[in-house]
Amino acid sequence: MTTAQIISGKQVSDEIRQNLKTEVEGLAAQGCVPGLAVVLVGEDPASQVYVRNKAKACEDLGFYSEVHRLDADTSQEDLLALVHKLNGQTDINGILVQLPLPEHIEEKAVINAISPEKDVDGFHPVNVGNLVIGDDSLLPCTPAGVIELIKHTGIEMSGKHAVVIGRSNIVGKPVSLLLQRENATVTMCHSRTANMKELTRQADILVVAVGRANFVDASYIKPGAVVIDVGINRLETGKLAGDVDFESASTVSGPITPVPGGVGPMTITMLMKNTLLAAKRAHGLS
Ligand SMILES: Nc1nc(=O)c2c([nH]1)NC[C@@H]1CN(c3ccc(C(=O)N[C@@H](CCC(=O)O)C(=O)O)cc3)C=[N+]21
Repeated sequence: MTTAQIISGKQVSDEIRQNLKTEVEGLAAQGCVPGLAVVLVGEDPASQVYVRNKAKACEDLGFYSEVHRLDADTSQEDLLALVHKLNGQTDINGILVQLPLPEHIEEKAVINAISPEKDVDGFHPVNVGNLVIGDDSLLPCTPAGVIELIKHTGIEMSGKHAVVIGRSNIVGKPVSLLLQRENATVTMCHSRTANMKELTRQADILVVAVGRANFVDASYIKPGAVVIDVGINRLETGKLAGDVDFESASTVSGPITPVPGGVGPMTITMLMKNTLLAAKRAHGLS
């Protein structure tokens, strides 16, 4: 039986977006309208859904947005030319090139081409470096969303043991750094970790980003721990599943995120927040 508190990313997201919208209305009066460009190469169906959600969020918040849909066989040269054009556009404050890209395009070359000031994904080496150092930077959206959700529980991170499963550049590594910035003691686990359950059972806060459906069950979890599920896995049945077996985990956990309706909506909200911040900086308002 589930007795755990469910952390609604949808609800937290709606609250934050309401605040962003109010801020955007104020900025528009000063001639500042945040602009986001989303670039999608090819026709991955999941990517199509995300891109549509991003465009809709822009519309709801009063942002200017451009969606560039390019053929799957677009050359790297043409994609880079588009990025350079967007870098030079004053009506665009944020550029997001949807990943993964087709195999003939080198992701690194594309990320490096985006102006760090417009890198609202927080993937450019300049932003990653500033994150590591602890300087101001555009934060990667999913990790920033994870921190917001933990804050929303009201549970203090300082002094707690946070365990992260996964060490990717887009989630595991940056979320570990952000947890550390919140003064948590952080352990990173990954596929080669020998005594994973021993470690996760000590976690006051468990963040799971492994990309394997229902990987974490109740046996990994310390009673009452906060559990944040970053996974989005499409099952053969067509249903979405997280990396956490919610049914099982929520019998022992404390506050826990669902999938869908957990981290996913927060990722898009943090993208909007970054774009607004980039727009304010471009207008000398921050
Ligand atoms: N450059 C880049 N930046 C990204 O941030 C990026 C990317 N590439 N490539 C793909 C991943 C994935 N991603 C998601 C965003 C929102 C939901 C989301 O809103 N999910 C909803 C459900 C969506 C559904 O029903 O499929 C939810 O969890 O409730 C999910 C996944 C951003 N990504």
